[in-house]
Amino acid sequence: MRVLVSDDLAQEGIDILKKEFDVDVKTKLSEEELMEIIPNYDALVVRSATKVTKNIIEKSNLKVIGRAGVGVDNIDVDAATHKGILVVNAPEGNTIAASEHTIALLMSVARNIPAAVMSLKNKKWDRKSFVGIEVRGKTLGIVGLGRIGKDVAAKAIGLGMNILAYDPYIINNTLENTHIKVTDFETVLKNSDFITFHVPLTKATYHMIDKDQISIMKDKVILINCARGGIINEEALYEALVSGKVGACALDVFEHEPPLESPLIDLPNVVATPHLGASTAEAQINVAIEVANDIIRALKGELVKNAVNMITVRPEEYHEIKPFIELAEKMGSLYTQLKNGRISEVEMIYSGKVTKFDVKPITVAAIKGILTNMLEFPPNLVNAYLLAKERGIKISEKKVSEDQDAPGTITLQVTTDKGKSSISGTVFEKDEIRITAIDDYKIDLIPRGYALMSFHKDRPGIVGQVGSLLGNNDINIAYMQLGRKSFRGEALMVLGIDEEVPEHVLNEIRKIEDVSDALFIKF
Ligand SMILES: NC(=O)C1=CN([C@@H]2O[C@H](COP(=O)(O)OP(=O)(O)OC[C@H]3O[C@@H](n4cnc5c(N)ncnc54)[C@H](O)[C@@H]3O)[C@@H](O)[C@H]2O)C=CC1
Ligand SMILES: O=C(O)CCC(=O)C(=O)O
Repeated sequence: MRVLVSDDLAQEGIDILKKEFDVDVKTKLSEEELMEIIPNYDALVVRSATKVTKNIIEKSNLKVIGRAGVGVDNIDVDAATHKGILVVNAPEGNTIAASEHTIALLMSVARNIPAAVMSLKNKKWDRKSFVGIEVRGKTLGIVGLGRIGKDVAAKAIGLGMNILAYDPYIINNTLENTHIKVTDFETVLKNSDFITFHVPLTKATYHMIDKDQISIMKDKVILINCARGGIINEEALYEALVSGKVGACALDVFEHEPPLESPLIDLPNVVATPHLGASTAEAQINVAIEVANDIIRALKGELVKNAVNMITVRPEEYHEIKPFIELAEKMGSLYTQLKNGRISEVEMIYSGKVTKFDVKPITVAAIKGILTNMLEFPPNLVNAYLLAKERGIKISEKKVSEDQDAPGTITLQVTTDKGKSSISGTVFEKDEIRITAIDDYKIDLIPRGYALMSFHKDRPGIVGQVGSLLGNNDINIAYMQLGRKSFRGEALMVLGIDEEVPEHVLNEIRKIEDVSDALFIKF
């Protein structure tokens, strides 16, 4: 397999990749150059310089894109998901580097360090122009209280600052650090002397700081952005810095990088660094190793640690949940081999010991199984959910009887324009998977290899006739299962078989009196 590294990646990561795959390092490629070579690679590794656009993704045969860092805003994740390409990042390796850089910027602005250094280097001994402010006792507003935001808070508390934070996705009482006051956005903006941003760049955070937000901030507030350009509207910021409403600001990131034409960097009250938040020797080694290991896992089909666009399984649950994932996919595949009709709804019903897990990956596996027989290009666990939603299929799941001593059971219930039907399955001891019911028929089917299913009226002779037909065509029967709704009523016969059943044999079976249908199933 071939891996392309298209940004500067620490050698430690490249060495790990080279042990397993052919690795090319080609940096500073234009979109056109990348589009030309990308079809030759199975994996692409980037930092923030390469923009992985929809055009590049559509041209590629990639299985995985790895981001050696946190932010994936330089990757068109939607396009990757659509194409079933897994995106992984390395979210932990540069937390400390980014939070230390934030504190360095905060202190630089508070004490005018960059300007004072420049002044002395220009052979001036000017002490009056660079009188700073102390941070102790001041309020630091933190927008985004994730890994970096929390670490910045801990460091700022060490400096004697008071912390106000805004993050709509965290629950206050889950914070270990009781010195952090989590509040609403407006309260943070109105009451902070310094405000620092640690949110990802998303539709919701793009220009979350604009004229209106700046207008409610304290006069001479100091802003720090070590997260992403685009979070603060640079035009509004420029005006506020010129008017003095914003006293000063420190920027590590810009909406367009490099920002060499930006008027912001020429302002005396702006400290700016060229996206150095993650640029420490330690962080670069950490993220390179973190992403390389996930690329290897992804290309070997193993469980990855840091999936951005796929529901993942907790490593400690992986071995227990794996047979349910396999069973669900087989149930989904069996459904579309047995039934037809326009699917409007899929409901997954879980009971017994499977209910202790987050069952989302199992639901996605069932959807993948269903779609596999419906689409030209087989879906995978990355894009199955999205493809189903795009087809207007409503997906839901529920947990019933949560008795952990009962075997884990899954029921797949599908609603189509022709009605409702269901398939149930169970995982027994030693991870044995079984299909236990199809609609009202109770069966005990091992979903592996091939099966022949025939629907007929329960009467003597049919089993023998089907068996003879298969025998005459040299098709060996491994086992047989019979399910019937009532004595001499509708019945289902399931035959485990060792060879494929050709269409002409199926047609002959269908012609047997009282047989309503016969289907060849591949698991
Ligand atoms: N300057 C640099 O070199 C670096 C920049 N970064 C940037 O820092 C960002 C944060 O990194 P981490 O803390 O590791 O990520 P994280 O995912 O641990 O934390 C992000 C936090 O932002 C919160 N959030 C999301 N939307 C929000 C909104 N609309 N309002 C308020 N909070 C919101 C989330 O709930 C989460 O707690 C990254 O997305 C990346 O863009 C990260 C590393 C280095
Ligand atoms: O790769 C870099 O140096 C930038 C890191 C970064 O911005 C991130 O991890 O989000």
